[in-house]
Amino acid sequence: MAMAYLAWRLARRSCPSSLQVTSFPVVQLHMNRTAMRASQKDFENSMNQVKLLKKDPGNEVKLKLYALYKQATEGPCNMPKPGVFDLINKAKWDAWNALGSLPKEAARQNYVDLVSSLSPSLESSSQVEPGTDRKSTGFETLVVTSEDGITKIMFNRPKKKNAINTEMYHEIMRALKAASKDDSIITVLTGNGDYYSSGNDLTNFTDIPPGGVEEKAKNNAVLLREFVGCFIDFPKPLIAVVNGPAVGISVTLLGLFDAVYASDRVSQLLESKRSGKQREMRAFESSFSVASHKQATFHTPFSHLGQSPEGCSSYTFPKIMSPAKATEMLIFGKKLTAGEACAQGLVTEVFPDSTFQKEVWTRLKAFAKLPPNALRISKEVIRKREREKLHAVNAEECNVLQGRWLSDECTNAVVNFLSRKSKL
Ligand SMILES: CCCC/C=C/CC(=O)SCCNC(=O)CCNC(=O)[C@H](O)C(C)(C)COP(=O)(O)OP(=O)(O)OC[C@H]1O[C@@H](n2cnc3c(N)ncnc32)[C@H](O)[C@@H]1OP(=O)(O)O
Repeated sequence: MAMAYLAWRLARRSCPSSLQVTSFPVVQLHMNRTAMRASQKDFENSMNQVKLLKKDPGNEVKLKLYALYKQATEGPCNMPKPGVFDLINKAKWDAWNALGSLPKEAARQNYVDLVSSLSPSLESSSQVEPGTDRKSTGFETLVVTSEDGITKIMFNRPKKKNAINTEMYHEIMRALKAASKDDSIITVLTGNGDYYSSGNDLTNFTDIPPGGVEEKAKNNAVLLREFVGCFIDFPKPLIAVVNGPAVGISVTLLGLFDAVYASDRVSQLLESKRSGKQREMRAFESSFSVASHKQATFHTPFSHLGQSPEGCSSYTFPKIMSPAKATEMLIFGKKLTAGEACAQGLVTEVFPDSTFQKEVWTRLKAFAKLPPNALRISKEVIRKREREKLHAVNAEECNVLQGRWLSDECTNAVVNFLSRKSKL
């Protein structure tokens, strides 16, 4: 009964103005006829807007969204009533059932109304639609924003899993150089969409200059050395918000960051699996379709690609996680979950996917309130001991990679990847 009451309270409290709740448990809903205007397109747009919610709207609102979504798409509740101990599904059933015989059109309108009432939390979303017109300050492959003392550099090639092409290497360097001089206190790198980054864009190997593959390999080695050098020399606290899978150079560079926060769905899914509710948990999540993140994983398939470690990882990874664990990743290509990467010291902290963005950004905003000079000086005290060594390691890694990129092993691996979808 308590859950049913919650659902009724929910219906009563968060009913948009077009609905009048008159009694419980049979909820008589009188619709404002003029309110029933939401088109299917409005409804679909609202569903997409829910994906952009930065702040978790809370279970009550999510239950309401679920109920209205089901009523708008399937009509009155047609599910068998779950058992009293099946709390998640019971709450969902109660919320849907509480809508009684509300017509689909009215449910659709009220869904749209409810989502639009959440719109303030949409404005500062940390996830933006691919190709959004928020490409500020002249970046094509990034969205760079600066607020609350934080400069956020967001990889914005979500349709390509945020693969880093030549343009993006240059833009990340430009953004880092600007961030090192602006008035922000900390700098954050993150990904737009379901991936953090799938690493080097393998089509980088296809545009061969007049000097041939040797010239291409040399140009890439020069680019890579300058790119990694920007991370070695970056003077402010540099933090990675790993919102999804990370591959290759996007993983190896993490050894040069000052903090790495990652989302982890495994805990939630493991919990729901244990309680036999994985299907329901996924349905529950998908019915809300709040920002759909993949679990953050960390993969450095260099041997598979005929390549070798970069980003100073040949030095930082053995120091961070032990030579044996570094070998597993860098030589044998073991893919780590966020939890494993945290246990090995590559990730600072892992957060549940459902609260990841909220918890991480709350913490980052607190960091950004710390005295900026103390932050810079403390980072310098730590980094200066290693800076010369890191530049030497970077130079050596780039020289080795320059040779690797000319090898048959690398060429075959890149051709295999690009030809799997007839990219060549
Ligand atoms: C010049 C400096 C060089 C520095 C060298 C650094 C070394 C490295 O970074 S090595 C690591 C390189 N990265 C990879 O090997 C990852 C390759 N990508 C994949 O294995 C898969 O795409 C994925 C596991 C990341 C995702 O697979 P999924 O099936 O979910 O999606 P896809 O359909 O494969 O990808 C969507 C779309 O994006 C394109 N894409 C993804 N990753 C890359 C990439 N690294 N390079 C180029 N393109 C990539 C993929 O081709 C798809 O494109 P289409 O939609 O057009 O088919």
